[in-house]
Amino acid sequence: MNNMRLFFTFLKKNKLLVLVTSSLILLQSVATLLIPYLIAQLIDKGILEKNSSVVYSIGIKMLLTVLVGAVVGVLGSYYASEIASRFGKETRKRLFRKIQQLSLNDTNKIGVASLVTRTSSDVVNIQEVTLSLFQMVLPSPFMAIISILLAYRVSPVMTVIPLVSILIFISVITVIMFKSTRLINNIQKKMDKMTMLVRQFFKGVKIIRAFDNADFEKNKVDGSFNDFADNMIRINKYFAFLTPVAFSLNSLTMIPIIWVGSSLVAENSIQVGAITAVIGYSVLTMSSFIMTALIMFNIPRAIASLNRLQEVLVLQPEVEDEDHLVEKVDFTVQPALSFENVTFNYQGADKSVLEDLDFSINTGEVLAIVGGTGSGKSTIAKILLRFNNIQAGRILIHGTDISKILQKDLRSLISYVPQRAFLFSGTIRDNILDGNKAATPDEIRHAARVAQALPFIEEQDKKFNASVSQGGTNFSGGQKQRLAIARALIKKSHIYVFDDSFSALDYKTDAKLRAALKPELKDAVTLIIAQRISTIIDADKIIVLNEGKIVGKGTHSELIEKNPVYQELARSQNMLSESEVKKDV
Ligand SMILES: Nc1ncnc2c1ncn2[C@@H]1O[C@H](COP(=O)(O)OP(=O)(O)OP(=O)(O)O)[C@@H](O)[C@H]1O
Repeated sequence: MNNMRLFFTFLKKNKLLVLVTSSLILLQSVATLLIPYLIAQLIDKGILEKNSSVVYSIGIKMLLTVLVGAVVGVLGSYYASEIASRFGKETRKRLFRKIQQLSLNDTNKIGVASLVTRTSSDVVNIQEVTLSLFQMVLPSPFMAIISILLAYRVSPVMTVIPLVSILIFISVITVIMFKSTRLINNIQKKMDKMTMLVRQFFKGVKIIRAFDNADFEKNKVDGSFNDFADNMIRINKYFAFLTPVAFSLNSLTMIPIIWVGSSLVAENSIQVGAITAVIGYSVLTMSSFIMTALIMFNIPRAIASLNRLQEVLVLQPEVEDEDHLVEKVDFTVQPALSFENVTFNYQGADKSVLEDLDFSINTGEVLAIVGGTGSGKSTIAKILLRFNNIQAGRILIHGTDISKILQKDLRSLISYVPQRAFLFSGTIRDNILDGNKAATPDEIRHAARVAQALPFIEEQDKKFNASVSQGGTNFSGGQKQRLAIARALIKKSHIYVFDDSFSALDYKTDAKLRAALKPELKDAVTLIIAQRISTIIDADKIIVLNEGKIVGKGTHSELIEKNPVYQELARSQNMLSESEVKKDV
């Protein structure tokens, strides 16, 4: 029942709409139930007694009943779809807000593909069932019970016949549901796998083609399509019985009713109208059961979908704001940024990625972090932005512990250029403005100039209005990096973090960019993460990282003189002259 909480909370929140919709739909059922009763009256009191005024007045009543039934039916359906749409809208918003609070680790637990399926297809499943619940399932037991009671009033003996049919039908449904529930529960999981493989195929299409792996990958994707289709076919094989069984039972019920009914009429135990009434009520009962049975297949699927949504909504984000501890940052305090004995490991990893990091930097200084691949450089940027919580130590901005600053406020102090420059679909202007929506055209131009992006922007036909495709695939790696740098520069911050952001630039552009950045960032802290020593040669402080530990601190000349790891790095990049090598020995 816990998994239904999401749904019941929604219904409770919208109780007025739910009440109005249910009343309208039940009213429509009452109108439907009145028709067999009126037909029986018409036959017995009007036609058989040849009373035309009764025929006329019952005819009018039937017409009015049908009209009222149609009007409330349309209104009921309209409000039922309003409920379903509202559920979709509100649930998607809740999911989206929740996903935004989650760290990368949290989202990785479920997987991006699965999150996409959950926000799209799982919500649609529940919406569809919600609509059917109101339109078919809700009136069904009401119609069935009232029909049986009304039929019983007309002829208790004949009521046994539709009751037997109902029992047979319920047994068939139970067997089918029993056999297919496991398969139905698998649908969404198989859909996740399909989405994940298709996404991966399209994202990695260049690599797949370059390595001539298209057939292998295509088989994998095809396999998931086949698996999904097989599952659906097996489910449909069971459900294929349902409709023919229901319709046959419906027809078969008529035969004994007419047979038994005719004998009773012959014995004068009942009137002819009673037979039509019992037939009418049996048809109504069976049709409401058929309707319910038809959506039965969707109910376990929707419950599985509800489970999947609930799973995301109850996730406890790894990083949460501690509202009661929020502190104001005093920007006059120095150092501007310090790491005090910081240790960090990713959730689930058995080894620390960063160990006992200790360094600080003042406003106006440039701190560079170098190290081999996997040494933990990018992780430093991630924990500074609080994408993850550290396990030990403190990170301070102007003396304030970042865990005591609201995440939103913390991130407003930092301009970040990630390792993989990501652009959004739109225009060049839109992408730069993402850093600061209030920036003026002059500021946009200035940021682009400092980021060395202006020359290639000017070459575009539409200049700043040139379109950027999803992920920025119509720009080169170096161009994307420069646009991402312009986006970071236009946001006026206290700390600028460049995570390997110059790696795709040629040496000349790299040097020009660093020269242009110097005066721009003189009142801020600059953190440059790099592999290339030429990029960080002028930094005020350099930290050398090896397997998550600081193995050297100093300026370029200090490190090149005495730090073996730095020397090795410099040597591998032909940045170590013979004379310096001698000092090393
Ligand atoms: N989300 C994650 N979950 C678990 N481990 C991770 C995660 N991200 C990175 N790691 C691990 O942490 C270590 C440091 O990664 P990080 O990206 O910080 O290295 P890096 O020095 O920036 O490397 P590169 O120069 O290659 O980008 C690596 O061993 C990596 O496998």
